[in-house]
Amino acid sequence: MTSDQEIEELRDQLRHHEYLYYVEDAPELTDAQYDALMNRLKRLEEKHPELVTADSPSQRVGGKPKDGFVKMPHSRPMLSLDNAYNEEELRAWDQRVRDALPSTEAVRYVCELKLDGLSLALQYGAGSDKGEAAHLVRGLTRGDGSIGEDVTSNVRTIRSVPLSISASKLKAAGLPQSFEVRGEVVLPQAAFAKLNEEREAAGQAPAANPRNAAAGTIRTLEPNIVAQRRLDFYAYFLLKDGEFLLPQQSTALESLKTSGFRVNKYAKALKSIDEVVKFIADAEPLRDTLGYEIDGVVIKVDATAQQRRLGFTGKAPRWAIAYKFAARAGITKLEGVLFQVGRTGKVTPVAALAPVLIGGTTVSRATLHNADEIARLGVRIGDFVQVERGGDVIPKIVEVVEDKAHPRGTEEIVFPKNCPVCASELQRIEGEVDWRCVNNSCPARVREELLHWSARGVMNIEGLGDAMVAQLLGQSAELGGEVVTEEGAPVVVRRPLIHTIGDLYRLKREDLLGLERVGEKTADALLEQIKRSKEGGLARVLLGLGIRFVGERTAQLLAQHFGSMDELMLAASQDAEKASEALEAVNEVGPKVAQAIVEFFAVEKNKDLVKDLAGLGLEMTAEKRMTTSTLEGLTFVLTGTLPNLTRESAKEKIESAGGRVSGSVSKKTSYVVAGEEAGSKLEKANSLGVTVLDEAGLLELLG
Ligand SMILES: NC(=O)c1ccc[n+]([C@@H]2O[C@H](COP(=O)([O-])OP(=O)(O)OC[C@H]3O[C@@H](n4cnc5c(N)ncnc54)[C@H](O)[C@@H]3O)[C@@H](O)[C@H]2O)c1
Ligand SMILES: [Zn+2]
Repeated sequence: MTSDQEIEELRDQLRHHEYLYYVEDAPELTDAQYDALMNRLKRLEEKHPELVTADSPSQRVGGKPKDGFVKMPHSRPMLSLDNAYNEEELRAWDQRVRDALPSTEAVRYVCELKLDGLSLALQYGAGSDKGEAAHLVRGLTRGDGSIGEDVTSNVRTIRSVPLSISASKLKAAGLPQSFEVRGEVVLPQAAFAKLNEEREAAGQAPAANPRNAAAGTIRTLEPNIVAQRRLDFYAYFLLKDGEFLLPQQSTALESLKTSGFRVNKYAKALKSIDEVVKFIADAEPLRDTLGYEIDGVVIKVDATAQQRRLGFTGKAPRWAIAYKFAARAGITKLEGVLFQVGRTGKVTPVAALAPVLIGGTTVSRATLHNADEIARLGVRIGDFVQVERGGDVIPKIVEVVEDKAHPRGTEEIVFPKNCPVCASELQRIEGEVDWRCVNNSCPARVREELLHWSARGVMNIEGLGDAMVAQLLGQSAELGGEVVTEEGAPVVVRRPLIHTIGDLYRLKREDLLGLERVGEKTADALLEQIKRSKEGGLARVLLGLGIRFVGERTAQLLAQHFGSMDELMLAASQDAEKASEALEAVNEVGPKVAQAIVEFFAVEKNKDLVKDLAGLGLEMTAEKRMTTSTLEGLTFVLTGTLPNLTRESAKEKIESAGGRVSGSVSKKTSYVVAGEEAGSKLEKANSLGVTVLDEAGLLELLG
């Protein structure tokens, strides 16, 4: 192949993977694999500068605005960053910077963690209230760097994005009323793990990493979904009319902090490249402690005047560089595959690996996700595999390695036809990738149900973790979280103390004292915790039952709507049409969730469990709340002209209180706010029995 053929081929490949990454939010390559292709292209282009074209992926930011969003130009291009992969490259960059500036000038650098999310541009300006405060007017994604997608309504749901900044704060921060903030939106690892749990429970493929999940979230067309995901925003650039507002990056960060933005606390201004090298060395071990992903350190020239003189290359500033941490990956041997059964019965293949040290942690397990993933990788037992680990995300197998030192394995991985624990036949629901054990009494499922029930954020039963649950189920405490033999079956060592969640509430002190490593103190503390959990209330019980698609927020909305388990069960056990109507009257509950609830309560065993729990004295009521102090979960439609508020400011008030404004009236609309000359929307509201408010009513609701 000639160089120009190879260059063209690399460009095609890169474009394809950029599309998957930036537009679909579903990459097929790891970043390291992508970077390797890009670096190969850059090296070839350096050798053949005559072949460089403006549309080469090396020359332009890879995104592309997605359909469905309004596209808006940026005040100044949102660029990518050049990378350094080692100290030598970093020092070479420092040299280039200093060479380009007069030798009499000192250069200060600001080091910031390279947050692994996606960048947003937030524009602030005067609001319709004619006051002096600054209001969030628009939020744009990077898009292709010149044109972004308008995701304002989604951005409004991010709690760390101030919707308005008071005049006094602006003054303290030295900010004008209109300005622009750029920063990174990230999905914290805990929120990512939860999202993937929900996706898996819903039979969807898990998101590849928090960055892609964040990108997918900020570009969904439903703000209430975004609101549930707990995205975070860290500010790092401050602009006005397309220029940096302050003379230094370090003062810009200070000013952002003062005005109420979240600024990453690790940012630091440094006097020399040696100090930068030290900063990077200190930053890398932080990775496991932050709770969000970082993939390196961004180093920026502090002085705006120097930045201006350094300027830009095609797609990146010369005054900044991203030092990329090495991918946390390693090669090891796949020794076997375990099949684990989850709470919903989903069977997950787990790779048993020859232990390997990756980024300071010994890794001996990696997820293989599902049968399709095994097929995609084409992996066999005995193969050497590339394993990657990020944050506290479960390690995953990236690819099979094959060369002289790493010969292929021979043993085919056979996905079981029967549950490895209870032997009942596995089933695959049409359109889903996962195989499931549908036996409701499967011991593996009961174990997961108990763990879910006791988990933090559910019933919060401290002391009821892996090892204790295993013991209560008659398995050895030693095996803790890995209660499986090589065949995947739990090791039963004694008669189980419990078989259902209800049995937890029947446990006696003597029972517990008979277990391994359980003294009086432990036993009493656990019993106290179990007793206390009875008071958790309806929402927690609903969440604890593990109904498909019913996460924390949906459980809360259901509890508030129905007020008691009896009411909810009554609604769910009517004939199909009435049941789904009654359930879908709850905000954010659609046909899929409604059906899952109906199905759950149609199972005798589940009804028995609820009855049992009620008999045991668990609190199963909630305060019915149709009006809340915040408007979270409520949908509004605005129509007609209000006496004082403009349409826009009414919308802003509702949204900043957590409510949602929609354009059309349906039976799910919570309130229609009507002013002078309201037309068909008001009629529709009246015919559907939707509550109609006037401006005063709205203001009262807003408190
Ligand atoms: N896996 C794939 O198929 C695939 C495809 C395309 C791109 N990628 C990955 O995407 C990246 C390249 O894309 P890129 O152009 O977004 O570059 P980049 O992510 O390497 O660097 C630029 C970005 O860094 C971010 N950033 C984080 N913290 C920052 C801070 N403190 N200050 C300034 N910026 C900060 C901003 O979002 C900015 O846009 C590479 O890591 C590449 O591996 C992967
Ligand atoms: Zn089973």
